[in-house]
Amino acid sequence: MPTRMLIVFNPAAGARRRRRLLAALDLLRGLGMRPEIAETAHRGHASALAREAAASGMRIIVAAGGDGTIAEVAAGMAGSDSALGVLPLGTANVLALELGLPRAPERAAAVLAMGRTALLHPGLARWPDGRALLFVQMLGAGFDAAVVHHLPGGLKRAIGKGAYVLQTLREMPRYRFPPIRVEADGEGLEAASVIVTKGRLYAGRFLLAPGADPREPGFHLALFRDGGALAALRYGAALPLGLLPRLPSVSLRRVREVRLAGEGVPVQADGDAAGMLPSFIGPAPRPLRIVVP
Ligand SMILES: Nc1ncnc2c1ncn2[C@@H]1O[C@H](COP(=O)(O)OP(=O)(O)OP(=O)(O)O)[C@@H](O)[C@H]1O
Repeated sequence: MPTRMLIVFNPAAGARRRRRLLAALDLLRGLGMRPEIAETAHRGHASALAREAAASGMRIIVAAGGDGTIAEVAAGMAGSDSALGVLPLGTANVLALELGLPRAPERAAAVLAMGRTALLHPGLARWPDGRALLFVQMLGAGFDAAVVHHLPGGLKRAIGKGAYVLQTLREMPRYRFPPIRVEADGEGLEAASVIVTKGRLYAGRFLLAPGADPREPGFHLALFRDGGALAALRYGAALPLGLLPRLPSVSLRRVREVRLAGEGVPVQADGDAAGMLPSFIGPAPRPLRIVVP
């Protein structure tokens, strides 16, 4: 009997991705799979769709979108025996790059049909009001989160990754860089901006944390010591050159859990706005299986 698979498609991820989705569907059928499709109608919907599918025993639940969609699907299927698949149709698709998951529909379909899996160890951010949010790639507090919070959705759909560059330039003169108090595995630190990452890469193919791997438990914590527009410009210029981890004002360490606090500091998780500090970041209760090449 052909393997059933639910594809949770976020039509708001990336731009003009429906054609790639349809191509992948045809290819999956050709490979003997039985893909069903469910389209998200709003933020958070992917979690509900994945939860339902996992409860009905769906073998593979595929996130067709970007990192935000993957995180929502992963949150919905948490604790189940379903495996997470990915059709990278988002803007940055950092987790897909991290794991070598192909973007081309024929190769992505072949990977899903093979069904080889690895363990993925997501992170979980918690807020004092009881809110919790699972993330698969990274969480940022400070400047990069301010960029994400103020990014016009229309701009991202129109010009993709360039929208982040434009919004970064807009944000530089106006973000106030309030200090962030960091408690990393119990050690007290301070920074102007923070990224807690599962993976090596950031904002696409750019190197942030050599040695990090989302298939391993724990996080890499990147602390950006300097605030202000000039420092943000320096960090922004070093990123595409692969030099960010080597800057003297950037420190990197492995951590198991992180507590972040600060007045008026925004948070982003997997590239989507995720409220404000304070927040506590630790491992999700269970790893999940993700389909990999
Ligand atoms: N129907 C919808 N309309 C508007 N937003 C949606 C809809 N369905 C899902 N979303 C939201 O779209 C947001 C962006 O999705 P996602 O992160 O997958 O794409 P992306 O930002 O283009 O990719 P990446 O994160 O890889 O850059 C998520 O926060 C998700 O909750």
